[in-house]
Amino acid sequence: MIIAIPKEIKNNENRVAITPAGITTLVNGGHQLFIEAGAGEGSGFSDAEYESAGATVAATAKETWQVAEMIIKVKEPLESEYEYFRTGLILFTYLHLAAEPKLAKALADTGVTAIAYETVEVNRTLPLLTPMSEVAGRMATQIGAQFLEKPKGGKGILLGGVPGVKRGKVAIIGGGVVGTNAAKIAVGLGADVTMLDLSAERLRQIDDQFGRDVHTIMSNPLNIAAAVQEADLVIGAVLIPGAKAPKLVSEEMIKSMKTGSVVVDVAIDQGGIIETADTITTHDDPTYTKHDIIHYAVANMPGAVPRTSTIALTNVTIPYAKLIADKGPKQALLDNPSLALGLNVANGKITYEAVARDLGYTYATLDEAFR
Ligand SMILES: NC(=O)C1=CN([C@@H]2O[C@H](COP(=O)(O)OP(=O)(O)OC[C@H]3O[C@@H](n4cnc5c(N)ncnc54)[C@H](O)[C@@H]3O)[C@@H](O)[C@H]2O)C=CC1
Ligand SMILES: CC(=O)C(=O)O
Ligand SMILES: [Mg+2]
Repeated sequence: MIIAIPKEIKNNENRVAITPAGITTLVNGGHQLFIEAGAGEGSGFSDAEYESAGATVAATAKETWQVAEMIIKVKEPLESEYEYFRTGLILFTYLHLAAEPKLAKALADTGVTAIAYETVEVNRTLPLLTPMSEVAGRMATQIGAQFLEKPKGGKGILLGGVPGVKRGKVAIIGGGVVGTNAAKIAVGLGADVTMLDLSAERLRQIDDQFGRDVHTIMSNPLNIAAAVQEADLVIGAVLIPGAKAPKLVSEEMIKSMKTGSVVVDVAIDQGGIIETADTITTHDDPTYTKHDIIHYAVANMPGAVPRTSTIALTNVTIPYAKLIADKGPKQALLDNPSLALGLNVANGKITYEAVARDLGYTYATLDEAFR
């Protein structure tokens, strides 16, 4: 199969969808690889390294998209890339379609076969989301701590406190991969950490993992309101796979927080769980202030630590890319139910149930889409 990797064009998106090692893996599998000139620069991989690994460097985005049977990317295509969509093109990337209705329509209208990293599922885990959630979770606490500093607009507290002065309070809503990783860093900084989740089983695991370092609280509107009101830093880390994120933190709850507190809505890529986090921000201008609370809502947080993130992401994506390339998309999906859950759009139909429901499409099964 002819596989091509474009340069990412989202604001400060310095990740790339393949490493030179990934090129070698796919070339050894008998595939032909193209990569756009400069695509790996932000992650510290030169065109020359890709060429020695077996790739051909394509001069422009247009050439890259046009030569490909399969495009492997990191972030969802932006509007300037929609012109490259065409029937039968395979697109393997993060899509977050429940929060991207225009993109969903463009993919369906043009007949692209779109497989989303974030809905590939193995034993109720999301292996192609996990490494980026690890990165974003760890970053969320670091970023929150930074914006609590006075020169950054925050209330001027140190999360860990010092002897004789209270520690700062961190409320993490959602105890999955992002939440757990945010907690690790927050506990490491010495903060007073509360984690809320809807799953009693998950709260039990958090309790086993962190012991008395993390207060575990059942997620419900009253408990969320109480935790948010007290918190210096709130981290949004809830996910219902594929679906638009539920608005769990209301504007009233945000108003109840003390001036100069910070919210980091990591779930913003699925639409966000904080009612007042209604604008997606960029690494260039990552925050805005509403009701005297600093809001951070960057949808590609790992893009700021691209060296770590590119390697972590491609470690898990390339084996699936190889499967698709080796067998062709239809057979690869039929043979592998985990990968099949990644299929979001095919032959003009929406093939992921939560996406179809949230965007008002009729859901089509894999069989119906490929009939
Ligand atoms: N902004 C960014 O750059 C990035 C964003 N993300 C996003 O972060 C979000 C979280 O991802 P993961 O931690 O990997 O998901 P996960 O599936 O590991 O964890 C989600 C957790 O939310 C819990 N949950 C569901 N409903 C809840 C409710 N009403 N109250 C409290 N908890 C609830 C679940 O029980 C689960 O433990 C996703 O939207 C993901 O796409 C991930 C990486 C980067
Ligand atoms: C998961 C996601 O949205 C990201 O890594 O950018
Ligand atoms: Mg997005």
